[in-house]
Amino acid sequence: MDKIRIRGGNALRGSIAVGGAKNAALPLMTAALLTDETLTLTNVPDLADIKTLMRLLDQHGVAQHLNGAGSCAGRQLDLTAERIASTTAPYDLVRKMRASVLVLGPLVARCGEARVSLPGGCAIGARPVDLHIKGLQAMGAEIDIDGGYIVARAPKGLVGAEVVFPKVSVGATENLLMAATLARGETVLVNAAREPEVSDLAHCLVAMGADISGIGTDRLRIRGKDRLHGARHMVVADRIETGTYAMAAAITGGDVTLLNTRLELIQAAATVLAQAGVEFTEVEGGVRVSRTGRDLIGVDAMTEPFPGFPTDLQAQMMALMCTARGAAMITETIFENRFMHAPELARMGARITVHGASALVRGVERLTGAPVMATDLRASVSLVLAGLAAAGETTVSRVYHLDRGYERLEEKLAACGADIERVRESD
Ligand SMILES: CC(=O)N[C@H]1[C@@H](OP(=O)(O)OP(=O)(O)OC[C@H]2O[C@@H](n3ccc(=O)[nH]c3=O)[C@H](O)[C@@H]2O)O[C@H](CO)[C@@H](O)[C@@H]1O
Ligand SMILES: C=C(OP(=O)(O)O)C(=O)O
Repeated sequence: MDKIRIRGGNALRGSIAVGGAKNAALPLMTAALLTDETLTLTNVPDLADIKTLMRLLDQHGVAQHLNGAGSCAGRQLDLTAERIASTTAPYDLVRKMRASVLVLGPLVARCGEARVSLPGGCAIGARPVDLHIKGLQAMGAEIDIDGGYIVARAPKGLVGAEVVFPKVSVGATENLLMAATLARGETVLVNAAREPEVSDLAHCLVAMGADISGIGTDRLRIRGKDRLHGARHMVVADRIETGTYAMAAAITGGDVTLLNTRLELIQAAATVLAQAGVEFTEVEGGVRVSRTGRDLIGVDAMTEPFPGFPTDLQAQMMALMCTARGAAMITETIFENRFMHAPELARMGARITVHGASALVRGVERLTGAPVMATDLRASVSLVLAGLAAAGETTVSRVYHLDRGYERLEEKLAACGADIERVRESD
């Protein structure tokens, strides 16, 4: 199994190309199930999660053609679901990646039935899918849980409904948004997620012929159509990758230009980071992030649905605050178990006290390298950031978590001067 080895202390300087967003590409790929014509996605990142979803879509009968594999210029994926071969999403594939549950809405909408494995909990929380299920029931689907599967039937098709979400859910918004495009009549999603990935999906659905208004707001109105058609759509830039590399520049006292991305995608995080002493400048084609000759100051951050501070940047923020002057209170409001990185950071000399949903981080002069491992994607990358700033050598194991969401992480960081490499367990 691969590990990442880092010798910390180098300030990052240079530029990093940000890829298409994993969390946009995944729902966009499932949208291909809504039409028998070809959906072409560009700027598709080369990530383990994309491969997992390609395997799932393959068994649903979606023909897929990937161009530009191995190139860093952004890949193109053609998906054609001319005929749905199977409406079952098996446990073996769904358990590998929770986003697989996003096939549920499109399959019921197009085929009137679906049998999708319940994804189960994961390292960061229980993550139920009750809101996806209740929303589809409101749209007329009959749903049973049988043998660990969500069994949904709507033989006469889905019907439009008003769905009021009791809490903001990105996945439930996306599943119901897709389902509603082929439902009879009008659907209104109230308290819908406003994440840029949801808007990206909505724009793609409009390009496929869907009638959606309120894009970017918490109230989406969808007038169902008899059929959707093919389209071409470019996946939005990955704001979590953008924020992660911004924090890599910040933690090392570096100066890095992030290309193919936009500051507005990470506005909430950038505002907090600016208070901590990090400078952001919009430049042609991207954002320049620097912290040269300035101390890092401890600042508080609380995760919230978009446009608030993203939970997917919370672990990285905690790593950053470990070497800040003063203290920082980091509060996680989205997932109940998303501080698994705290004890690993403590192994590197961080001073962190967790009280329920908040972690108090007291800055130290310098972290020290250590062997560490994490149980999820963003926790793993927070350890990489800590390693970039630590004295001595850090090895991060369970690299498969990183490969779910970061394309060529070590190459991108090494190109900016980081001493980082991927090593085999046996090396
Ligand atoms: C592939 C993808 O896009 N993943 C992102 C997506 O996950 P995902 O779509 O799974 O996250 P949700 O927004 O649905 O979850 C938010 C909260 O709602 C709860 N909930 C959700 C659905 C439901 O039916 N019932 C329920 O109680 C969850 O347990 C969680 O506490 O949004 C999260 C929140 O921004 C991000 O951290 C993930 O990276
Ligand atoms: C939690 C994440 O992803 P997923 O929802 O696929 O687990 C993430 O991208 O940080």
